[in-house]
Amino acid sequence: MITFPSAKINIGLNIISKRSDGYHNLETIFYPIQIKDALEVIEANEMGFETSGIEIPGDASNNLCLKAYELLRKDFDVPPIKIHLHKHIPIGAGLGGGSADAAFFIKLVNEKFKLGLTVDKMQDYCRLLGADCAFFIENKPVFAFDKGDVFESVILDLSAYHLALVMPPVHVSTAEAYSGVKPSQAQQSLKELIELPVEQWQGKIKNGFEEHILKNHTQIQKVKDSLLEAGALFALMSGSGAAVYGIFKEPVDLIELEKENLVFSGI
Ligand SMILES: C[C@](O)(CO)[C@H](O)COP(=O)(O)OP(=O)(O)OC[C@H]1O[C@@H](n2ccc(N)nc2=O)[C@H](O)[C@@H]1O
Ligand SMILES: Nc1ncnc2c1ncn2[C@@H]1O[C@H](COP(=O)(O)OP(=O)(O)OP(=O)(O)O)[C@@H](O)[C@H]1O
Repeated sequence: MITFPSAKINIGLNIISKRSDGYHNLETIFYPIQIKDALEVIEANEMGFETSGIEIPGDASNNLCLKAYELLRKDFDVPPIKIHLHKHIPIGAGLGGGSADAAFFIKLVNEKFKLGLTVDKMQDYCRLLGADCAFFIENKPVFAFDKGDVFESVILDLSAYHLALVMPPVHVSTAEAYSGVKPSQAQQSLKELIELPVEQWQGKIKNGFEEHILKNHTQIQKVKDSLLEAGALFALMSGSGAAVYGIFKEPVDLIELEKENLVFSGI
């Protein structure tokens, strides 16, 4: 059985406060975008895990798909499987690619082996794997809060727009991003701000990581500037970076400036 884990962008990200468990309370809008990995699971005599596409840093045994498999195996009699992950979503991008793989893996195994897991139960397994992960079970636009793993539905449809996603050749780890932030209360609710026309978002909808990340990684600032110069109605770094997206009224093939780092255009 095969599935195609897709990524997210953060439309606004407010880091509200530091928690006693070391994490941060945040507020963000997660919006699904259609850049995808491919993930195949087949029943086998013994466990196997292989990858292709973009190289994944770190030890393969730490892959979130294998961590998700171990979690499910504690509670269910899941047989040995062979997993093939073809990686296409940029890593260290703030697009939640690893979390998406884990969540889509859980959905696939639930279906393939008829585990009978509800959406809530699958989200609970995801919460054990990472703050971003639970979003990908339903994979629809939400207002996320707490650690980013509690959700309220929002109505947000960007299908009339065109998105350009640019990945500068810079890696920003999530832990690095959080270690430099100054948490503060949001001045205006993201739930209200997304109701404004996209044309009015720039300067109002912000990413709390940008201040220090853009200062330390000027290439990311450059990408954001060139998206705006190319006519983006709105441009923002996604999550902890380094990917930056621009939302355009017209198709975006014309962004000559960033062509070599353009990883996706669509929505
Ligand atoms: C930056 C975002 O992508 C925004 O959507 C997410 O908050 C990151 O979520 P994630 O990659 O799933 O994060 P995790 O793997 O759970 O955590 C990685 C590290 O990020 C920090 N972290 C993460 C989420 C959060 N709400 N507060 C944090 O402080 C912690 O230091 C943690 O050890
Ligand atoms: N299936 C996977 N795909 C990518 N990275 C994985 C995977 N499993 C584990 N990892 C580890 O997670 C790290 C980065 O994960 P991810 O792609 O979620 O980062 P990100 O794009 O910055 O996402 P986020 O929005 O969560 O910050 C990698 O360095 C890698 O070691």
